[in-house]
Amino acid sequence: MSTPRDHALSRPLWAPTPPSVHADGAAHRQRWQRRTWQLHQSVLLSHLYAFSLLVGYSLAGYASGPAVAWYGAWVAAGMGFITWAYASGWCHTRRDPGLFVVHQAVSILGVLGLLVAAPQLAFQALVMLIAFSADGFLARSRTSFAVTWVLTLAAAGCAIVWMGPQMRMPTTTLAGQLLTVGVLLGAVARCIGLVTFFRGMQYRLSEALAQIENLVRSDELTGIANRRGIMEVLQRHQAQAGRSGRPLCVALLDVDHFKRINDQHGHDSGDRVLRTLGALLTAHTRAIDSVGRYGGEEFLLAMPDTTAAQAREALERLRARVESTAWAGIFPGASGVTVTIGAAVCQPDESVESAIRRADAALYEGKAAGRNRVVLALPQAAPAVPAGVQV
Ligand SMILES: Nc1nc2c(ncn2[C@@H]2O[C@H](COP(=O)(O)OP(=O)(O)OP(=O)(O)O)[C@@H](O)[C@H]2O)c(=O)[nH]1
Repeated sequence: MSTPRDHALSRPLWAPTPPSVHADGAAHRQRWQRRTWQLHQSVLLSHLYAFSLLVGYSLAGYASGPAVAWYGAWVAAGMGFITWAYASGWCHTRRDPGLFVVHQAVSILGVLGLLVAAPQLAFQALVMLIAFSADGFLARSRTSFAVTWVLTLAAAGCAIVWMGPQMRMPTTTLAGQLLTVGVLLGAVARCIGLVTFFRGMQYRLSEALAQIENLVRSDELTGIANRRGIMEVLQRHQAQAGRSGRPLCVALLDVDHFKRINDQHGHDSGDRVLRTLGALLTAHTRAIDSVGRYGGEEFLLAMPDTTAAQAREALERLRARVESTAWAGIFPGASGVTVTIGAAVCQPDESVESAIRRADAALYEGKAAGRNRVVLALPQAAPAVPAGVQV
């Protein structure tokens, strides 16, 4: 079976971008395009800054006016095209390195052209060249990113071999010195700007990830842990109980005749019962206990450090609290809500799944016995000893 990655690799470089595999592809694309546009704006700003410094050099007599004008015209035309490509969304319909090649050509050829026209600014041009290589962050693929740096290093190497002997800083006048400091500061500001941009994105991404992790483990209706969330907590409690040797109790709580509540009072009333139970169980269990919605109208409680006798007492209290809740104030026409609870104390070396199975069996025993009660499962029977084996 071919994966999306295989498909991407087999497509020609200039093929249109395939539709996003994300559930909400449009939102993802919009976010991605907004970030690319912001990054492009910072690139535009740095080109504008570089050009204004060159105008300064020209006014101070370090570069000829026509050379600077040619550089300006080249960069303005290239950047104008790239800005159109981003603003119109055209670039987002193509794969790398399409537009990216244009982008790099504008910067690298522009700076190399400047070297020819104004060799006395070789040092400054080199700094600009290296600073512009940060445009590689606009690349959409690792290959394009790597190509940027290879091209930049090659261009910088050529510039050094070619212009090396003439490379000196124009320090004869204060204006020349200040402009050179401006070039260096511009390069530093560009690096700081990019790092800040990506740190900001990294922060937002990690925040979004935390939200997603939270969503994956919580139940939308009740706000408590969902099955995945409570099972993870239970696994952790069980590992801890295994190390400490302290008893861990697992309880399953099921609403009695919940279907009847839904049928007689509506699904919305059923939902209110579930929400109220989620809040009630959280409020009336210890801080070390964990509560989750195990499924439908069933809740799971993980009660660490709890013996069978303590579990029975605490769960009986919970059951009575549910029964005595003023349900009429929660959904109109309520005549009462009760729950049946089955519990099991996790045996040493017993898996949580096995303890849940025993709690479930106890729950169904409680249902069969008339509901609205707490039933504790008997300890797991020791494995039968095969005939002939001495113990
Ligand atoms: N309102 C609401 N109902 C749900 C939800 N999830 C499951 N249910 C309903 O819960 C009901 C469970 O019914 P049954 O499994 O027959 O259990 P019961 O009526 O509680 O009967 P006993 O457990 O034997 O007392 C079904 O009607 C489901 O549709 C939910 O999120 N909201």
